[in-house]
Amino acid sequence: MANLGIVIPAAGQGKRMGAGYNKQFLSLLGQPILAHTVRIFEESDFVSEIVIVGAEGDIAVIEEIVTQQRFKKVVAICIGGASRQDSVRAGVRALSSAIQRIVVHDGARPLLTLEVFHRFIEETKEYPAAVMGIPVKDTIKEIDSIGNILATLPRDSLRAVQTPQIFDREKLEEAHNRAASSGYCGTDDASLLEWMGYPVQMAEGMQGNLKITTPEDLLLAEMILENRQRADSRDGSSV
Ligand SMILES: Nc1ccn([C@@H]2O[C@H](COP(=O)(O)OP(=O)(O)OP(=O)(O)O)[C@@H](O)[C@H]2O)c(=O)n1
Ligand SMILES: C[C@](O)(CO)[C@H](O)COP(=O)(O)O
Repeated sequence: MANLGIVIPAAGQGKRMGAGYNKQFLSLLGQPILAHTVRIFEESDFVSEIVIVGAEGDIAVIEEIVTQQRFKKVVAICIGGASRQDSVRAGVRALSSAIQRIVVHDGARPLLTLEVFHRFIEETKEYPAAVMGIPVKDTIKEIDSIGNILATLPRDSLRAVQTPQIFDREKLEEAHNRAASSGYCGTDDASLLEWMGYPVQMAEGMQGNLKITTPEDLLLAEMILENRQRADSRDGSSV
């Protein structure tokens, strides 16, 4: 499968990171987090276009990163919206009409490997929509607004969902447009298709595919990358 279009939402404020600027410009082993993320797709033979979505005030910095890193597949850097959902919708519109299959991947998830990405697109190629997720490790409880526990959810049927998420373009655009006109908000793109009643397939996620959200995540990401680089130089394998 070739000709994938990638939308990378990177227009958040990074409030939980508390850096005072977009966390995706923070250094992860000497390179901006966003550069690590874009490189995964730049290096994939299945990808033909990448769109990065940034906050208005961050566009110049993102352009600089793209130029410095010599990324060739970035066809647009567009301005995002108030929510992640608005940002992804803007990014999808910036892909050329040649793109009929779209992958959405958070700018803040730089640790996905090419190997896992390729396994994901191979495993999900027959599905109009699919996400990756991992089994949850903790017991998950549902609570009410004052902290009373309402239910302990059956863990075997729960997954912590990650990106990448992959979609037929037509379905993704339809779901985003409908959600925008109805005021429906989801925390990921798949939930918009679920809301419309479309099936979404779950595929196996990756333990190390962190979303860098807090300073602790950044430390952990550095450790994982260092460990991966050590393993690569020893025997060519990755964490
Ligand atoms: N309006 C928004 C909000 C988020 N994102 C992107 O969506 C991804 C997941 O969001 P998250 O990790 O929560 O990032 P922030 O919104 O920046 O973090 P916070 O909630 O702590 O401010 C990130 O790559 C973020 O840049 C986006 O493109 N547009
Ligand atoms: C899309 C996502 O990464 C899946 O886990 C997540 O829902 C993004 O949530 P955020 O609050 O925008 O970080």
